[in-house]
Amino acid sequence: MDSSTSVTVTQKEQMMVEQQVFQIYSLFADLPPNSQSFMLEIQRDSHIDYLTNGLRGLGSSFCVLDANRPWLCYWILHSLALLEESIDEELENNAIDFLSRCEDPNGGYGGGPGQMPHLATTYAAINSLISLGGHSSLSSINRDSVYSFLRQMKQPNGGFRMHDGGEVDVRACYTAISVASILNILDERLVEHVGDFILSCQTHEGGIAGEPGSEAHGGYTYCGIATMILINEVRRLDVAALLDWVVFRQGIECGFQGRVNKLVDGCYSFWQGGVSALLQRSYPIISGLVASESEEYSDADSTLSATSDIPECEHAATGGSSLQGDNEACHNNPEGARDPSAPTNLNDVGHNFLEWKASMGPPFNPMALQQYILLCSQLQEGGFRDKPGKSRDFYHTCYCLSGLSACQYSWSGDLGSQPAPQAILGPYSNLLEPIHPLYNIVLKKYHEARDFFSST
Ligand SMILES: CC(C)=CCC/C(C)=C/CC/C(C)=C/COP(=O)(O)OP(=O)(O)O
Ligand SMILES: [Zn+2]
Repeated sequence: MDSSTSVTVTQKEQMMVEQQVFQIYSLFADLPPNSQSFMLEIQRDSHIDYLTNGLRGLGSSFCVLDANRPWLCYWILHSLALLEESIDEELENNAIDFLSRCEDPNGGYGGGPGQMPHLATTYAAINSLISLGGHSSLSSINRDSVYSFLRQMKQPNGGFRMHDGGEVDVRACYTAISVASILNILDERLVEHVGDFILSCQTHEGGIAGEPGSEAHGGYTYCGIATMILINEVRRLDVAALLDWVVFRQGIECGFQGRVNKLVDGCYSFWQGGVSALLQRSYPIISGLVASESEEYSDADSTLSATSDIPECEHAATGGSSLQGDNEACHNNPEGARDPSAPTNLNDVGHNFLEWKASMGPPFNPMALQQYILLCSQLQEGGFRDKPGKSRDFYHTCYCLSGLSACQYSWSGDLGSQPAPQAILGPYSNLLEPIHPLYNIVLKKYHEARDFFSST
């Protein structure tokens, strides 16, 4: 759907959601402590059953004509990886075989065997195979033909087309650049003018829209900032305006909304939570609050204790004015956008990002978001949903779990370092695997893929 055709929610719709959510919270508050503990637990076994049955079910519908199956594979396999659960060999082989059959002879993956290749399903297929991990999964990816498909989708304005004759938007830029980066095939020809296109989509609100002239939206904002980081041009964005926009997207219901005057929804736990995780690591550097990506500045235990813990450094004194200056200098100037101290190999940017420490706390309330995810989105029988009254599905399961992981590690200065118990709502056994926030892949799986694709 074109986000510029957005219809603002009515006061009545907003009040209905608030009522449902607050009813859940007040019922929860009246429960005895042991029932409260149960409600705050991630129902791991139920989620695993829901997900593995879903994957098995996909097997039997692999002949059904729909264009979503690589996405279903990714949503399920990534959710299982977040829960640190593996699948049996037969299921794994079926998934690898199915995804290989989605590959087009001219490059890229379609929504099913014989379907036209598409950037979204190419991203989903590759992220699925990386989430599975292992030699047969990773070696099934033909990087030459993926590269050729990405080149076919590249547009003169710098953007990418989702598919032959399809839309040119920020999702297409992200899926193309993310895939190229993780497969170690990113080059200047793919990157050329992508930053100009993304920049033209940052709106007066501060967030990023799908296309120039549309409304800022969490999904596109995630795609936009992640792309700008991966191509080493994040300094060109107005990150102060972006931060201003995202801090107001968490509602009183505790969940995130995707855009102004719309309802909260569990899936934005990742899209907006992911934007926040990326900002925590890039905003202080761009704003001059810390000296450079490579410099050490956080405490030895690398755990932030409060939002005000922004470390002191010689640049901090200039605060906001430094931000204005730096950002204006490179906003419309690609030459000034790249950090001279950053590596010249574009394929290393996503990897080196893991060294960028979060020198500011989360620009949202992670405890409140965990509460929304666990009490309003989680179903005790397995799976997650958008909001109370909606049904569970694999998309919301994937992005609620991804958002939950982002919350749990949101106080960890070093990506993936063990969170303190106070960072976790519910029992510590709720702790999920950490993700790489630029690709939304479990960190361990990311490292395996990085080793594989930098040695082959
Ligand atoms: C990696 C990849 C392909 C990312 C896609 C990012 C993403 C989720 C984009 C959202 C698109 C959009 C405008 C939805 C609005 O739907 P809506 O009007 O039903 O929802 P709303 O009322 O919450 O805005
Ligand atoms: Zn949703």
